[in-house]
Amino acid sequence: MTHRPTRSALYIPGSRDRALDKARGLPVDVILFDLEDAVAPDEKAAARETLEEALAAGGYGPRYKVVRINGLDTDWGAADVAAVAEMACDAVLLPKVNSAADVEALAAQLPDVPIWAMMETPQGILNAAEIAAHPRLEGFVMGTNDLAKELNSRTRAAMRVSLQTCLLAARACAVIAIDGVYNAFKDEEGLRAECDEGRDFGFDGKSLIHPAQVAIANEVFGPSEAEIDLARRQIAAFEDAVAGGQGVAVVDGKIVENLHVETARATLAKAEAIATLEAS
Ligand SMILES: CC(C)(COP(=O)(O)OP(=O)(O)OC[C@H]1O[C@@H](n2cnc3c(N)ncnc32)[C@H](O)[C@@H]1OP(=O)(O)O)[C@@H](O)C(=O)NCCC(=O)NCCSC(=O)C[C@H](O)C(=O)O
Ligand SMILES: [Mg+2]
Repeated sequence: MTHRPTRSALYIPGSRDRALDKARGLPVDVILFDLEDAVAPDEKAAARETLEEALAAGGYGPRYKVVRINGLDTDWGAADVAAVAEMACDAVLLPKVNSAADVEALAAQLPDVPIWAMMETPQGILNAAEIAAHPRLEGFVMGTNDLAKELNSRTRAAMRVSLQTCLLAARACAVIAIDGVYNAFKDEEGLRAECDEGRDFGFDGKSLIHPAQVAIANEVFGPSEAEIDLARRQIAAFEDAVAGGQGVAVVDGKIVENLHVETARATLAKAEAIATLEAS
């Protein structure tokens, strides 16, 4: 399945007019409009209205517009759901999802909007497969801050099992998988290293907290020129091999079989989708 590009997913506090406006000009693939943790309790109602107005005003172009609501068990969840039903958004992001029943509870209240799940609780990680399999589920976003708190873990390495469990579940169900945030938003080197690791794991993109992080995520999660060139050469070599009655080609000293060609075609499709997005 080919989704729209999701290399960079920037959280924007729903309460911050200036940030909501700035996002209209940022080269980000996904905007995570936040009504949850980035908004103080006293500002929740005002943030909902501010966000409604910003989305109604538009100007976000082809960016994937996802609204993170407060949990359904909070004082603000019901009003958020009612508001999202009227908002011009592409998906709703439910925090602290523990089970497929949590997704179903939201699905029952919001019939037509695709649902994304924050994966950030131990119970949620253990139930990742059933959550990903919910028919309305379209994306996972890792909540590594909440997860670190819940696990009492001090390093990202300690969260590897959780990250990869969610990735397995996402891949089994063709669900988008976005890695967690990198909190030290002025540390470019650290961000790049964490993006590289997330890309190596197989994530589709990185969730971000500051505009300065967008370019690095877009670069790391988009196919490089070298990857595009290799993909083209693999496809051409394999087609030649097939025409010559062979099932295997060799490129740069490595075998190329049908499955590698599928990956190569996916790389080119992704590069094309990114080029289309960036041209619009
Ligand atoms: C981290 C920040 C508080 C820093 O804000 P600030 O000090 O204002 O940064 P700058 O002065 O460098 O800002 C420069 C300009 O960029 C705009 N800006 C800043 N952040 C954003 C943003 N996220 N989106 C759009 N625009 C942004 C500023 O308005 C400045 O613009 P201008 O004035 O026109 O020059 C701040 O970046 C911030 O609040 N970030 C978001 C924090 C957030 O969303 N947190 C919640 C999500 S993380 C999470 O919950 C993950 C998960 O649940 C888990 O458990 O892990
Ligand atoms: Mg969280």
